[in-house]
Amino acid sequence: MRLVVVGADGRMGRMLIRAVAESEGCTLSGAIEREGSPALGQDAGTLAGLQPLGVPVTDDPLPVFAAAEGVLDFTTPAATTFFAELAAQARIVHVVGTTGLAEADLRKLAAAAHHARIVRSGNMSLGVNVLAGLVRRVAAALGEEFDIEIVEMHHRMKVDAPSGTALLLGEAAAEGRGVSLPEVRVSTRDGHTGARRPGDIGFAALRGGTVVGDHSVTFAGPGERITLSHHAEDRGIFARGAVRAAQWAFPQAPGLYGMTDVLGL
Ligand SMILES: NC(=O)C1=CN([C@@H]2O[C@H](COP(=O)(O)OP(=O)(O)OC[C@H]3O[C@@H](n4cnc5c(N)ncnc54)[C@H](OP(=O)(O)O)[C@@H]3O)[C@@H](O)[C@H]2O)C=CC1
Ligand SMILES: O=C(O)C1=N[C@H](C(=O)O)C[C@H](O)C1
Repeated sequence: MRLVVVGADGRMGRMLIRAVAESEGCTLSGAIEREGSPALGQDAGTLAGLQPLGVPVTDDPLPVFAAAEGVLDFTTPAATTFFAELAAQARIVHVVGTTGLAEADLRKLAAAAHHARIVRSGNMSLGVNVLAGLVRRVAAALGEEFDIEIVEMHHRMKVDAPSGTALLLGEAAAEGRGVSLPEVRVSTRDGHTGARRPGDIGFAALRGGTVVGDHSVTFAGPGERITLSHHAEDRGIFARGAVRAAQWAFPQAPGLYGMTDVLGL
């Protein structure tokens, strides 16, 4: 499968280039960065710490998308909605790892999915998607006397909060409880907040250092507590998940899919 990496010089972009180069049946057919990026013109392999791959980084996605079968996109919400339109026009697979998307961005992706095969997930790792299934089951089993709190920690450069993974886990908990997350979500607490409202799902975000991604979901009940956790140690888990998602989506019909579809969970 011929794959393009957009945001090629990012933390995930470089990891994705390596994952494509190491995946059987895949070749890197293009690498895109934003206009003015110092990575423009460099070889994508060299950028990712590999031998040269003969793929120069460019800021012109049109010819690159036209020659590709899929695009791996871990960039920014503005870039992702732009690339979604181009991927739909080129009728290629679009794997979206970008987090922090607003409702309006999600509507644009849903529109693009009329023509494109899009796989979007706040976390492309096997471990987190298995964890989400466990969270759903525990939330369904325990009921409202167990308060749900989700804590995440990421590196100091992360720009969105709560993380996409925390929201994915919150959605799983809400689904298990049969409620809608926006109605019970509490993402900020400061000052005299009053007592916790029964049924709320709380989020706390820590930022610092080089943490790849830590998440825990605590169910705090009367006299006992359960905590389910995931610790990402290497961004390769997300990149390999993204390549797997592209390969899975290739023979599918246009639509918007998630990692649970890809992994058959
Ligand atoms: N779903 C998942 O499994 C995971 C999701 N993520 C998410 O992926 C996203 C990226 O994370 P990360 O790699 O750490 O961030 P980085 O900031 O390191 O990488 C983003 C890259 O995209 C580039 N970029 C921005 N705008 C454009 C554009 N218009 N065209 C081409 N390239 C562009 C940036 O360039 P420049 O810096 O020069 O602006 C940068 O190189 C985040 O939303 C993060 O939360 C991360 C890990 C796993
Ligand atoms: O920005 C990151 O680094 C990560 N972002 C994703 C998220 O928002 O959950 C996935 C992972 O935790 C790393």
